[in-house]
Amino acid sequence: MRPFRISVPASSANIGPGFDSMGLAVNLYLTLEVTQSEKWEFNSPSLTSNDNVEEHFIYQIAKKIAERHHSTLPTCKITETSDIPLARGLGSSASAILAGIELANQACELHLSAEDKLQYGTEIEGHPDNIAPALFGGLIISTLTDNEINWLQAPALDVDLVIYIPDVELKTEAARQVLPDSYSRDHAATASGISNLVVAALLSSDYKLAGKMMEQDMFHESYRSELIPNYDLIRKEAKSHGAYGTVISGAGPTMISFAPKGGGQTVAEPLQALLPNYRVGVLEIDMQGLTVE
Ligand SMILES: Nc1ncnc2c1ncn2[C@@H]1O[C@H](COP(=O)(O)OP(=O)(O)OP(=O)(O)O)[C@@H](O)[C@H]1O
Ligand SMILES: N[C@@H](CCO)C(=O)O
Repeated sequence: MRPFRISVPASSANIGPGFDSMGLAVNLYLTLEVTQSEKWEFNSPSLTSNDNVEEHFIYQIAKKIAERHHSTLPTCKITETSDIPLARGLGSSASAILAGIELANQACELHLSAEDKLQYGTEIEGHPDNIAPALFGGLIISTLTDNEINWLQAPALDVDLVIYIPDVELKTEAARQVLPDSYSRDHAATASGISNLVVAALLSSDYKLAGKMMEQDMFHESYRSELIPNYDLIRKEAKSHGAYGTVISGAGPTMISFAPKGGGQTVAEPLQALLPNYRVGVLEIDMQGLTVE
């Protein structure tokens, strides 16, 4: 086996009303450096020296995918590095799942297609909104119907992204528990109208309208806002410094603003001063998705 390096970007799902169906790849990365070795070695920020490799989430995914293809992982030495914070709404689980799928793909020479990886990743994650952009890059609108995933990569967006990462975690599972099980027809019709308009506005480069409608989501934001520290403050202050719109990133607690191209720092600097315990920064959209070298 030749040594290889897997790189997977982080992602921000939902973009307001695109609940479970819209997401954007961003330039924070999980990487795995892999070489064949006499025995298993997994150097990872999430494993201590006493932990067994078999407990590692990425190893478990890779093993499952290899077994699904009647194959066995060769013993490897893996070094993981990541600047994607865990359980903060930046798709860490989707990036780790894809890294595991690609690890099995490369190490066992499974020759998986991109659609196979999307299908497997979505089965594990439950929805394609982080998996699809982390795999393909850019802004992806995707939907899972009858076990079939249809998706579209939008043309590049001309915006800066500003993210506000608090120093607390929020597990997706907990943030899904506060959501209603169902919505009335009226509610769903208005909510999907808002979502349709966000997509149409983004595709038309009408970022002002997109930002306005992003902030009117009716699928998840209002139910989750109490779980998100400084929710109202961040939205208000970001807008006053020029952001088009600010929403919860994925299931939170990170929030993300769309800002005019070149105007990200104008939003980020005063917000960082206001929120000293946060990591506030300007990110770019990653257009490549998962890569292997
Ligand atoms: N690199 C990794 N190594 C091991 N486990 C990981 C890794 N990345 C994510 N995980 C697991 O996934 C969990 C976080 O997943 P969760 O879905 O709650 O949040 P997220 O994916 O970061 O955010 P969101 O889905 O809202 O964008 C972590 O607590 C950890 O169990
Ligand atoms: N669409 C998902 C993203 C996080 O996995 C949610 O909001 O729960």
